[in-house]
Amino acid sequence: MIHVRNVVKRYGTTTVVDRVSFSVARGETLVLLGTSGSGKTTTLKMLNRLIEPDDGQISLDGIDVQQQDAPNLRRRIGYVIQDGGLFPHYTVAEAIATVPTLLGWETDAIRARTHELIDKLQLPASVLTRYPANLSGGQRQRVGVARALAARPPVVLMDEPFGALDPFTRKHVRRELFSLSELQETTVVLVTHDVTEARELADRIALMDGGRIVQIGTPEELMSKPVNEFVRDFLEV
Ligand SMILES: Nc1ncnc2c1ncn2[C@@H]1O[C@H](COP(=O)(O)OP(=O)(O)OP(=O)(O)O)[C@@H](O)[C@H]1O
Repeated sequence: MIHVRNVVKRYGTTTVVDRVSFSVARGETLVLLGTSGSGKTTTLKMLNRLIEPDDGQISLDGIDVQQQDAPNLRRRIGYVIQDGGLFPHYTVAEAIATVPTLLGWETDAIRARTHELIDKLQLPASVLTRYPANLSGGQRQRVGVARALAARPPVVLMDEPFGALDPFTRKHVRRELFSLSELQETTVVLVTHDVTEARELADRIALMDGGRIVQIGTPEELMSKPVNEFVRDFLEV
């Protein structure tokens, strides 16, 4: 599904992503885990071309992302960021409708999909006319996910999606969202610095440090066979 080969990103003389390679299978959730500044967000943003790599290849379904028109590519890749990443002047209904509208969906189909999503995400219909400022943090996050899933993209990227929530809400919202069959069937790449979150959500974890992937594998593999002290310390095993 997603293939990343020897990708490099430099700012001036500093290499912030250094020959990173990984693949993500269809329906898999890969978590990019690591300390602040390890290159997780930069790696994620190269997948949907918000950042262009200096070297290496990234392909989606066998097609090099560089050969695809960036706005079109982004319509096929859902993107969820901290606090939902919602525009303040869009109501919830408008936010969820954004990509389906760009893709030319009929109004009825958009309305049906919007109601289906708020139902699945256990949001009351009354939120549809509200603006993000009038939602709780947990609701904003659910709406952010609804917006990302609206056009049924094959891939969803998430950057610290639960980072703005208090620890209790965070655990609750992530369990609820990741139990959605729709999200389970989608290929997800998620960035976090939270080990518990990574262990709970990941099919595989790529642990990053200094712009490189130190170890990649299932949570159990990293826990039982850490390749070095850094992995052992980070995962506290
Ligand atoms: N536009 C930029 N210009 C210069 N340096 C940058 C730029 N964007 C990111 N960096 C640097 O690249 C490194 C990696 O940043 P990145 O945001 O990918 O890390 P991260 O692992 O996602 O960290 P965090 O969890 O804090 O977001 C950092 O040292 C950062 O300061």
